[in-house]
Amino acid sequence: MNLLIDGLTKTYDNGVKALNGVSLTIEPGLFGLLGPNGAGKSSLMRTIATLQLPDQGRIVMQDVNGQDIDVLTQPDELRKILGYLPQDFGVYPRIDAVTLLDHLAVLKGIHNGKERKEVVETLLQRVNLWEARKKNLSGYSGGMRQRFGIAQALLGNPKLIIVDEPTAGLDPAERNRFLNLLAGLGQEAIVILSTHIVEDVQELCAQMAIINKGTVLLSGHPLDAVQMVQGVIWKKSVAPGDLDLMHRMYAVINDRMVAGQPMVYVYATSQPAPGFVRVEAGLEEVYFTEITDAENRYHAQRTVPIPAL
Ligand SMILES: Nc1ncnc2c1ncn2[C@@H]1O[C@H](COP(=O)(O)OP(=O)(O)OP(=O)(O)O)[C@@H](O)[C@H]1O
Repeated sequence: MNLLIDGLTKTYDNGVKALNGVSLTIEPGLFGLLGPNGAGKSSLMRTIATLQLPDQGRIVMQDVNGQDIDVLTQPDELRKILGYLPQDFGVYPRIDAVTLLDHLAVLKGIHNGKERKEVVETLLQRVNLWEARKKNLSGYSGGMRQRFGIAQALLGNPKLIIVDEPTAGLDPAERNRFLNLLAGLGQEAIVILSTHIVEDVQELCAQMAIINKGTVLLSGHPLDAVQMVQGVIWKKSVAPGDLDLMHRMYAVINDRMVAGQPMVYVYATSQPAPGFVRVEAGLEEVYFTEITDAENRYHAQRTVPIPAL
């Protein structure tokens, strides 16, 4: 079983090109889709979840129970095996988790009352909401809401699970609990996790892609990606007034405040200057290298050449 995405493009009515020829092959397990705000992650998630159509391209869920599903022409077939936690899953009525999950289970087609009761109870235990099952959802914390979101996404035993920016706004303990829950899902299905939080992908996913401005910049195994930048990222703590100069002189992929002082991260095959220290690269360095490189190419393209005199 795998999900094949081929050449997806989407331009909204306002002229924004949100997807620009996206192609990916996603195997069972956890797949991390990383990208900054506005990269096109939700547009891609909504398209895979059959909520909007692309202008061009193809999505095929291959070999589900021995047959392929063409997602764009057979949306009803895909919905039978889809679990979706949208970015804005945010309506929490004054009813308890059991009642709402039971209602959603009916909508998902689980009509047998006994079976439904079992499914609802099992799911609430699985997402660790059993103790709070009779509490009004409107009183849930952010983490509890997201765990309820996963419970509803798991109704009907989906083969394809899409979770869009699920950890944004969660405190570290809740985020951990949520990520542990996601980690347990990857054995049985294709799970696509869209996020702008690099650690979410680093900690969980055996497959990933980085997307920006609707274009896939990199896809593959996170450890292979990290190998690509191992040994070529350097850092140096600089005076705040030197930051602009650093950006002009070096291939700065990122700068951030460390203990109240700017730290610059630079891509270079050898030590750029005395005082730079080599960084043990992780996925964050991969991410910033790819995004910076893409931004530079984008701006170079947009620069109007100066006409020759
Ligand atoms: N319905 C829409 N109509 C017009 N433009 C849209 C629409 N939805 C998204 N966009 C634009 O398309 C681009 C991609 O948005 P999208 O929401 O897919 O990105 P994202 O990576 O999910 O970002 P975020 O994390 O901020 O949600 C953005 O420039 C956004 O403003």
